[in-house]
Amino acid sequence: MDINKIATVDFNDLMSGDAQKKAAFVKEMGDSFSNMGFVIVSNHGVTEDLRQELFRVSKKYFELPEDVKAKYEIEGLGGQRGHTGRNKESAKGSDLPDLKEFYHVGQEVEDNDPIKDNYPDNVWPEEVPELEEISLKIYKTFEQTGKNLLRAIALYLGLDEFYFDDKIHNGNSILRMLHYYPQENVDNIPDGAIRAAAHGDINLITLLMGGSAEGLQAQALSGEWINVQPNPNEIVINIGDMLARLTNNKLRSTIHRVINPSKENLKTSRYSMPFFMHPRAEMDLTCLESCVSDKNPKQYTDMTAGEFLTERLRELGLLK
Ligand SMILES: O=C(O)CCC(=O)C(=O)O
Ligand SMILES: [Fe+2]
Repeated sequence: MDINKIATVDFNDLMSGDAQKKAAFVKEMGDSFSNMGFVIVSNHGVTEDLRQELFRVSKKYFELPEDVKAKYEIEGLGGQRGHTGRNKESAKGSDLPDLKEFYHVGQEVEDNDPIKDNYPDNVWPEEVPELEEISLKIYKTFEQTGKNLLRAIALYLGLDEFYFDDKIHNGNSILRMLHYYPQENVDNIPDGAIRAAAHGDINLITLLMGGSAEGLQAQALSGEWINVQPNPNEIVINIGDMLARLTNNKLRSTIHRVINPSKENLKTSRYSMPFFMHPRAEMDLTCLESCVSDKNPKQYTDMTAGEFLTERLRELGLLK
């Protein structure tokens, strides 16, 4: 097995009902998460039509004038809903802003779960009314795909298959529509600033719907930067810091980044769509006993997902 390689797995193998195919999926996915922290998934449930629709509305939204988008940047939400403008987010430990802007869609609770009161309302742009229906459709699809992937992860960890189910029910997940905006004058870019500086994701797992251009790289155990290049009909899954904590780094939350293209291509946009799968705030992230041993002593303090998220949003400069 090449530990610097990101495996591609077929989601149909997990869902087929064939025990052997399912076991092979679990093993291949889990090993790739242990080594690279990433896996590429085909047949993930989002249709090609829906994917194209989402990119179309995302483009329509980001082409709105800056002062219109600024209406959807709402003070006090820590960037958790609606618009976050250019130069706002920098990676943990970096003081250079990323060359991006984004729009966040959060959980819409549909049952009587009182957790509803803990979540801010979504913000919808009146100029692009179709964004609501399309982004919520993708949100629900990714939530379902993510739930099934977490069942496979639970099996890989030797847990009950449904270990994560109640922890992610009405979880605090976020769909991010990302726009790496064109740089008309590359001389204006602060020295060293890139589209997305090296970072780990905060959440349990991230489901990423393809960038419209190359640029995503993940850092292998060897330190080498590996290009992450899914086909347009595949999604990229990576482990976030919450799952690394829970598993005491058995599953890797791999540092990744989006590098700048050539000077000429910097004049064009890049679009991508990560779905950050979060649990409910009360989920306990204490390292699993099965992941702690004399050889691999416990590496994290005990925290809930909510406490950890607050800490990280402060470090990112999104919460004051
Ligand atoms: O745009 C991409 O391809 C990756 C984005 C990313 O890593 C993030 O937003 O956390
Ligand atoms: Fe990321």
